[in-house]
Amino acid sequence: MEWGPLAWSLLSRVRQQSPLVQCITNFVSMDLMANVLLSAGASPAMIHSLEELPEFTPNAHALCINVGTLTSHWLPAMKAAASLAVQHGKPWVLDPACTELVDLRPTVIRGNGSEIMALADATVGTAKGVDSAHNSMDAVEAAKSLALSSGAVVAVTGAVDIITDGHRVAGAANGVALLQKITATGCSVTALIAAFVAVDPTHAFEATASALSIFGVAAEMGIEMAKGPASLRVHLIDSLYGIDEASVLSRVKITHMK
Ligand SMILES: Nc1ncnc2c1ncn2[C@@H]1O[C@H](COP(=O)(O)OP(=O)(O)O)[C@@H](O)[C@H]1O
Ligand SMILES: Cc1ncsc1CCOP(=O)(O)O
Ligand SMILES: [Mg+2]
Repeated sequence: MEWGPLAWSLLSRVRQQSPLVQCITNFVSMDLMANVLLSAGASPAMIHSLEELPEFTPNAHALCINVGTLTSHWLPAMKAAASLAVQHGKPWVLDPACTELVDLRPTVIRGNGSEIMALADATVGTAKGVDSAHNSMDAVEAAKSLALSSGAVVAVTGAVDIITDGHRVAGAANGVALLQKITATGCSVTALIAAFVAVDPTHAFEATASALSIFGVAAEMGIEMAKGPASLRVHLIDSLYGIDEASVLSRVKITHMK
């Protein structure tokens, strides 16, 4: 498969169609998540009130649920929105923490190595706050078994992002280590996956790999102008907004691992 042209065509569709992506996320990540979606051409809406969901969620093109700081009074809204998305045939993407939501048939689950291993019930070492104590490669088998048990495409982020549907495994090697020093980059790339899946819901594996790779390419372009995490955050958004076909074709590094 030619990943570069595929990733470019999906980004172009996001830019043309501007999918409405509903996000239910923590306060830390709302700002970066909305800005990443806008700069990619999607239309973000941070909507979590239970009253608004019946009208809003059926009209969104995708839903992104992030359980970074799980507050019990938000869980009913997360569950209701996920159920509405499934009922109305809308793809939804989960940034994990709780198995209850995995049962609600997400299209994609994205987490770091530790999160995916915990979800897959594999042996987990010491947790490190919201950051990963595990390399993404440690989580390949856990990701495959989670994909098979949940029916979702599972993505594990890290130096190499792993994407699997339980049968196929791809690795996306774009990105820069300094992304880990900006809070909410993981949450934001999850929302970008939702935008890509919104424009091609029947190819969630390809859309997920493309979104992860494009986000990494934007970071690689951004770091050429950045002095540290704060300016990388700015240049990441600018690069995602301005990225062109030649950059995508020359920089996308996705390989099939199995
Ligand atoms: N060592 C690394 N080198 C390059 N990119 C990385 C590295 N670690 C994480 N990333 C990228 O940073 C983004 C956030 O991933 P990650 O830090 O794993 O998520 P989280 O914030 O949920 O722990 C992803 O796009 C991922 O590809
Ligand atoms: C700092 C922090 N604390 C709770 S959620 C959160 C944001 C984490 O975002 P990411 O995992 O994408 O860096
Ligand atoms: Mg992080």
